[in-house]
Amino acid sequence: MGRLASAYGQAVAAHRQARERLDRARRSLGAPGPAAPTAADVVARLAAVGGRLAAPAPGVTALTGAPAPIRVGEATTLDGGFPVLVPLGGGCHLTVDADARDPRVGELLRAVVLRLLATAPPGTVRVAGIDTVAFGATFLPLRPLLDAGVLAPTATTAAEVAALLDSAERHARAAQAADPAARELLVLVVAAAPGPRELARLAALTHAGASAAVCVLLAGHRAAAGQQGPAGSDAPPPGAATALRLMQRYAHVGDPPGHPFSADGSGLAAPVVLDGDLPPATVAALAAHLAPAARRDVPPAFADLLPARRWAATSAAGLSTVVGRAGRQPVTVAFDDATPHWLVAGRTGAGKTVFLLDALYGLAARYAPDQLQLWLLDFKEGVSFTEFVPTERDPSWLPHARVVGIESDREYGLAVLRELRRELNRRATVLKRHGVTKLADLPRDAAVPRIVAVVDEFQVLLAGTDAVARQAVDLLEELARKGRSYGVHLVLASQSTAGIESLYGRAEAIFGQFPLRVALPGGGGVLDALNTAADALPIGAAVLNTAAGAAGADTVARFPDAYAARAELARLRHELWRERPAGSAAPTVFRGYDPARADDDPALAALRPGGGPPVALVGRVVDVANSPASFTLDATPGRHLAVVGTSTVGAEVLRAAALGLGRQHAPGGARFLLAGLVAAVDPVVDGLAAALAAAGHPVQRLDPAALRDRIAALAAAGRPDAAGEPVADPSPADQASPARPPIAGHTYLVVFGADAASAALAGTDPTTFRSGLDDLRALLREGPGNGVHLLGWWRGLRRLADALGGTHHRDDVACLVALNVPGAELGLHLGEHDLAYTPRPDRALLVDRHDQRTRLIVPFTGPGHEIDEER
Ligand SMILES: Nc1ncnc2c1ncn2[C@@H]1O[C@H](COP(=O)(O)OP(=O)(O)OP(=O)(O)O)[C@@H](O)[C@H]1O
Repeated sequence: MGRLASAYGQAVAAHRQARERLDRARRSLGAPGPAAPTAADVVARLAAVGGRLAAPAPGVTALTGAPAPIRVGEATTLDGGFPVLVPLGGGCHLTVDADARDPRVGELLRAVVLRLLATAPPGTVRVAGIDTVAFGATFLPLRPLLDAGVLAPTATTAAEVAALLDSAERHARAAQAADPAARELLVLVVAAAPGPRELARLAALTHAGASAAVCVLLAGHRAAAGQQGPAGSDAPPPGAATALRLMQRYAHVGDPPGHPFSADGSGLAAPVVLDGDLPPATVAALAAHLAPAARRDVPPAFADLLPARRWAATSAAGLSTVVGRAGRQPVTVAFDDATPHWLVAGRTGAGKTVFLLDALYGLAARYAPDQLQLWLLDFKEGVSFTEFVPTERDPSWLPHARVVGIESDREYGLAVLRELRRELNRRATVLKRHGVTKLADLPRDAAVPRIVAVVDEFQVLLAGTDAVARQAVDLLEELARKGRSYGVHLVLASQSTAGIESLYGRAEAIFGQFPLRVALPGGGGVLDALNTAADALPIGAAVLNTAAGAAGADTVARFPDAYAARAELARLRHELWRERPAGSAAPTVFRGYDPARADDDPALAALRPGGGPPVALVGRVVDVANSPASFTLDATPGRHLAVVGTSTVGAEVLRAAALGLGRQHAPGGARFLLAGLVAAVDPVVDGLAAALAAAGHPVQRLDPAALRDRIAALAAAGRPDAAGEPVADPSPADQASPARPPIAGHTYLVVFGADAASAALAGTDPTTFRSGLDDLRALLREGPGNGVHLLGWWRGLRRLADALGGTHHRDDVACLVALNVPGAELGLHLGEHDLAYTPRPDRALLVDRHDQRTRLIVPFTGPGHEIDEER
C-alpha cells in the first residue's frame, strides 16, 4: 500500500513537471499563459483551440445538434506541443479510467466543464455532478457556477444519485420530444465509478444519441482502458465516448467517436499532458457571464405557452397545450386516449389556480370554441374562474366557457355533473346515428367540441356521506369511465385526495381513470407512495406524471405565474372574445355569494296575465340554468305556500311571490288579503300593499281578528250548502270599493307571521262550534278549487304542523320553502329520513309535495338585503 501510494505521488509530480515544462515553452514562444483573464476575453480564451479539429466559435456554438471539439490537454512531440481536442456534446461523451481521487482527474473534469460552458451560447448548457468518493470536493472550485444557477448541487449520496439520474432521464425524454432548436445540453459529470445499476443507466444515456441532449463525463471507468468493468457488471459499456487513460506522467487519449486519431484504433500516438485547473478568477468571470442567462431561464413566461397562431388546432383526436418548461424544453400535456383525465393536487397556495389558468388559456388560444368547451366549477371561496365571465367592469368572457360556477354549492356541482351526463348521452346518440365509435370519425357537420370540465377543490363535493356525496361519486365514476370515448375530459383539483369518505372503496375505480397526475408543492399524494419526485418542489414547479403517478414517469416542469401576467391574460381574453363566433352567448354563471334580488329578477319581471295557472315565484334554483324557483297554484287541494323559518327573508319571499302573482292578473283580476302579524316586517307588508294597489288590484289589510273572520268566510264560501251549491263569499271584496260584486278571479290570503295567528284561530265560535283552525283546514282543502290560495310565513315548523292538524296533513300545504329549519326537523315533518339539508345564509329548500320536487334554491330577497346573518 505504501509503495503504491508513493508511486502514485511520483506520477502526479511527474505530470506537474511535464506541464510546467510546457508552460515554460509556451511562454518562451509568447503564447498566452494562464494569467488572470478579464471577463471580456474569458469566453474566447477558454474555447480557443487549434490543431486537427476546427475551432468552435466561442459562446455561440450549440452543443446539442453536433459535437464541438473541446480541448483536454496538450500533446507533446519532439517538434513541440499541440492542443488535443475531443468531440463532446452532440451525442459524444468522455471516459477516464482513474477517478477524482487522482487530482489530475478533478482538474481535467473541471477544465472540460468550463470549456463546454464557454463554447455554447449562455443558457444552453446545465451541469450536474456526482461525487460519491470525495463528498462533492471535486466540484468545490466551481462554486461560482453553482451560485449562478448553471451547476446543480452535487449528488453525493445514493439517493441523490438516483434522483439525479431520474431527472437526467426525464431531461433526455423531454429533449427527444422537443424542438431540436430548443434543446438544452445537460452535462453529467461523474467523478468516480458508480455502482453497476447506475453505470447501466449512465451507459444508456450515452447510447441515446444527440437528441437526448446529455453529455456524460465519466471518471473511474476502468473499462475505458480496455480493462474489466466493475465486478459483477453485465451493463453495456458507455458508447460514443473518447476514452482517456492516465499514466505516470502523461495521459493516453483514445480515438474519439467519429474523429479517430489512428487507423488501427490505438488512439493518439503522442503523450498528452492534461489541462489543469483554470484560475479562480476565470471561473468567477465565466459564472458572472453566464448567470443572467441562467437566471433568465428559470421562470418561463406566459407568452411561452401560447401558439404562434390562434385557434389553428383541431380537437378531433384530442387536445394538447404547453403548460411550462423542463429546462429549456416546452412541456406539453394532453387530453387524449392516453391521458383523458387529469388529477391535480397541491397544498393551499401551491399554485393550483395558476397552473389551471395556464392550462386553460393555453388550450383556449389553440382551439376555437367549436373545438373546445370549458365547464368550470370552483368550490372554494376565491376568484379562480371569475375572469372568464362578464362583469360590470369588463363585459368580455372566454368564448369557450359554457358553464362557470364560482364558490359553488355542492348541489350546484351535482347539477353540473348531471348536465354533463346528459351531454354524454346526447353524444352517444350522435355517434350511434352516424354509425361511428369515435369523435374523430364524425362527419364535419356533426362534429362536437371536446369538453374540459374542471372541478377545483372537488373534495368539497365528495365530503361527507350524504346523498349529495353519494350521487357525486356515481356521476364522477360514470363521467370518468365514458368521457374518453365522448370527448368529455375531467380535471379534478384538490388540496388533497386523502380523507374523502364518500369514495368508500371506489377511489381506485375513479382515480384509476386519471392517468395524468399533476403534483404541485405538497401534492405528492397524487403520485405513487414510493414516488418522491414532488417532495421538494418550489412554488412554480410541478411534477407531471403520465403513468398515474408511478415512479420514473415524471417530468418536472416550471410553469409561469399567470397572476403576474394579468395584463397579458386580459389582452388574450379580449382578443379571443372579439373573435367569438357570431351569436355565441356568455357562459351561464353561478356565483355562490350572489343573492337573488326579487326586484332585479328577469323571470319575475316577465310575468304576464293569461299564461295558464298562476305560479308563485320564490327565488332561483341552484342549477346549471339558474332556473326560476316556482310553484304552480292551480285548483288542486293543498296548492298553498308555506315559507318556514325564523329568518325575515321569509317575509321577503312572500312579498316576491305575491308581487309575481299580481303580475299574472289583469288589474282587478285578483284580490290580496294581507295580514302583517310581525311588527318587524311591517315595512315589507306596507310596500307590498302599495305595489299591488298600484298594479290595480284590490288589497285589504287584516288584523288577527279580521283574519280569523275572513278565513271563516272564505271557508264557508267553499263549503257546499244543503243543495250542494257553493255559497258566495258574503264579505265585501275590498274596503275601498265595498259596492263591488264578489270577484270571480283569485283570492290570495298572504299572512306574514302566520304562527302569531294561532291564538286567534284556536277559539271556537259559540254558535257554530267551529274553531278558526277548522275553517283554516277547510280553506286549505277547498280553497284552490275556488281560486283561493294561502301564502304564509311561519317562523317554526311545529306551528305549521299544529295549524295543519298534525304532520299527516302536511300535503294540505303542498308547497314549502324551508329557510333556517334544521334538516332533521324538516325530514321528520316531511317523513323523508335521508333528507340532506343544512340551513345556510341565502339558501332555502323548495319542497313540492305534489310533484315530489326537492330543490336547493336561492330565495328571493328584497331591496337592501344584506347577507342573512340570522342563521
Ligand atoms: N409559477 C409561479 N411562479 C411564481 N409564483 C407563483 C407561480 N404559481 C403560483 N405562484 C404564486 O403562488 C401564490 C398561490 O397561487 P395560487 O392562488 O394559484 O395557489 P392555489 O394552490 O390555488 O391556492 P389556494 O388553494 O389557496 O387557492 C400566488 O401568489 C401566485 O402568484
